[in-house]
Amino acid sequence: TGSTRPQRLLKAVQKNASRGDPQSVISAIDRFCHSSEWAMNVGDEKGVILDSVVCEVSPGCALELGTYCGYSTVRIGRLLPPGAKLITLEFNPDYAKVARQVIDFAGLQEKVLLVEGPSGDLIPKMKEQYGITTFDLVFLDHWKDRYLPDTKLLEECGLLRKGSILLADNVICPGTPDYLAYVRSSPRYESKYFKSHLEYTKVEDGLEKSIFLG
Ligand SMILES: Cc1ncccc1-c1cc(O)c2nc[nH]c(=O)c2c1
Ligand SMILES: [Mg+2]
Repeated sequence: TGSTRPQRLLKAVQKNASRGDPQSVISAIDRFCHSSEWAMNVGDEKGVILDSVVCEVSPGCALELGTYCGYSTVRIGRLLPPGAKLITLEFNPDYAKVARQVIDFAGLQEKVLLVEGPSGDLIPKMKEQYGITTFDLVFLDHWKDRYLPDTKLLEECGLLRKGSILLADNVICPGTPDYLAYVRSSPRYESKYFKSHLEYTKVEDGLEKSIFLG
């Protein structure tokens, strides 16, 4: 039986990147996706916007919803301040298996905790199981129909504080209309759209950055 796309992406990292060098892992994945096979990583164009938000927030504690192969996990992890932690949730065990190896190859395993399972079940366990008080930054990049329910869950579980930042991928393509309407109309959020393109394509997409006002 053949390999999967995540497995081929991992092989490209192992072949073309340098162990312990997160930037080389990012570049190897982008090269693979530009010249070999498209894959649903946030990519280099939206990735630069993600980087700027991570640097601005400089989160002590961050959450990523949707790990996939770990590309954005590495982008975020490489920019975390010393002692900061990133928890990343992935539902698909095959993706998680590849992502663990990508994260380890980048040398970020001390900063990143990958948890397998459905975000809707794991979010309510964050405080008791992982000792989280609140998240300074949440990157939403899992499944468009889970953005809104998981945001409401984060609110209800007291996992957001005044000033917590939500950054959401794919708000145009594939699109998350209910989530956008919510964060743009709710008095509890100040929201801003960063226009960009679907990873590795010319199709419009963008990131929505929303500040929780408490
Ligand atoms: C897969 C796909 N096909 C065509 C257009 C967009 C996508 C696409 C792109 C992404 O960045 C995604 N991120 C997280 N989760 C997704 O499901 C997802 C899907
Ligand atoms: Mg995405």
